[in-house]
Amino acid sequence: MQYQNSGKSDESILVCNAGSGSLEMQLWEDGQLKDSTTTEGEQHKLLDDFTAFLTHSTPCDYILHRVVHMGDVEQNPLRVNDEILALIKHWQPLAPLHNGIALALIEKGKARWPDAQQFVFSDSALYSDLPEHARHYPLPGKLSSGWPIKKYGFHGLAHQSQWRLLQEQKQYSRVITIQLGGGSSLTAWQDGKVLDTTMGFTPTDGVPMTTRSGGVDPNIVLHLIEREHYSVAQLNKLFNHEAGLLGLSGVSGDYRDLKISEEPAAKFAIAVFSYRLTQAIGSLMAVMGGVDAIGFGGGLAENQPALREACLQPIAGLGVVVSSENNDAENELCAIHSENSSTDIWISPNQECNEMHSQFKTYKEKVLL
Ligand SMILES: Nc1ncnc2c1ncn2[C@@H]1O[C@H](COP(=O)(O)OP(=O)(O)O)[C@@H](O)[C@H]1O
Ligand SMILES: CC(=O)OP(=O)(O)O
Ligand SMILES: [Mg+2]
Repeated sequence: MQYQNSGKSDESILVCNAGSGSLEMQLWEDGQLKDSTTTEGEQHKLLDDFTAFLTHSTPCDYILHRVVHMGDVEQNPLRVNDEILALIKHWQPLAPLHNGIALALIEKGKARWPDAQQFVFSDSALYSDLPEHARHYPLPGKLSSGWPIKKYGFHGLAHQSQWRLLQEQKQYSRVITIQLGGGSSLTAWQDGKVLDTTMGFTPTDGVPMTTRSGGVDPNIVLHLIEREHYSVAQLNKLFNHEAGLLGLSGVSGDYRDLKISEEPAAKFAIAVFSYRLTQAIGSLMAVMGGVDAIGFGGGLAENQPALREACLQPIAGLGVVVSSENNDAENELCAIHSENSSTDIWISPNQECNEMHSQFKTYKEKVLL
């Protein structure tokens, strides 16, 4: 992978989206997308790929980063300064798979291109006005003053980009956007406002993921501490790195491996994942009293038709009917519902980098110019 800016330009922007298992980079020059690439792997590999990019590219004017956890942020973007760096570090323990790599990218960017202006986009800003009844856990208040315990929600840029794509097709009122990649989450939208989302205080809550558990009974944690003598580090490893598809299958957290595995536990892991997705879709439908459109985005949701079909099949009786024929499409924006479905169903590819670029353009016109 090698990039080269095409020499002099009035304005060049590098957009970086570090996920738990992938790094997406886009290079924009004078409003045109010049280059786009995604690499997958462990975080040290993603960092090496970023360093290779910086080494081979001429300096950009702006670098934009997605940051998963910064607590309460209402507006994107935020200009990187010492206070913002401290905020990302402060929330790092609650996004152990994400904030560290975002900090490393910011530091590498600054070291290589000291004159570039860097900005961050909170993955939670979309959820800053969640309804209060959806935001709060049934717990007493003021349990952790430095890190208020409530639902922050994540994948905001991914869900926002999917929602925009769907709106461009038709003005839907009740929408569920589904993001399935390294992390997985679902968001309910009514008339452009988010009503609820499955991730919570951290990106480990909600549905199961590649290596994250999703929501579990809190007494499991107490039990593991009391009777099995787990330490904090062991619990972190268990719930963030060893659970989800990996924990259930004992084979891999990567859906592609599970699909071709002969192990019964691999099929079981897929069945549990699909079941939990159905449950989550059903609960968000209940929140809105139905759903007019469902969108599937993210590397996993966009590329695995059988999973899309499996998680929707149990709710066909609620009017959500997939067309097996249309559903075979991969990776592109397209409708996959059948003629008799009362809900439209789409593959709505996640475009987090485009979302950041477009929000930055608006910000720049309003604030920087
Ligand atoms: N063909 C595929 N089948 C299943 N999963 C895939 C496929 N391609 C990519 N993925 C998964 O999707 C992820 C990339 O999608 P993305 O939505 O960017 O998620 P993330 O940012 O969490 O890595 C990869 O890390 C991998 O886990
Ligand atoms: C928030 C989150 O889980 O992000 P990703 O899917 O990119 O790991
Ligand atoms: Mg990603």
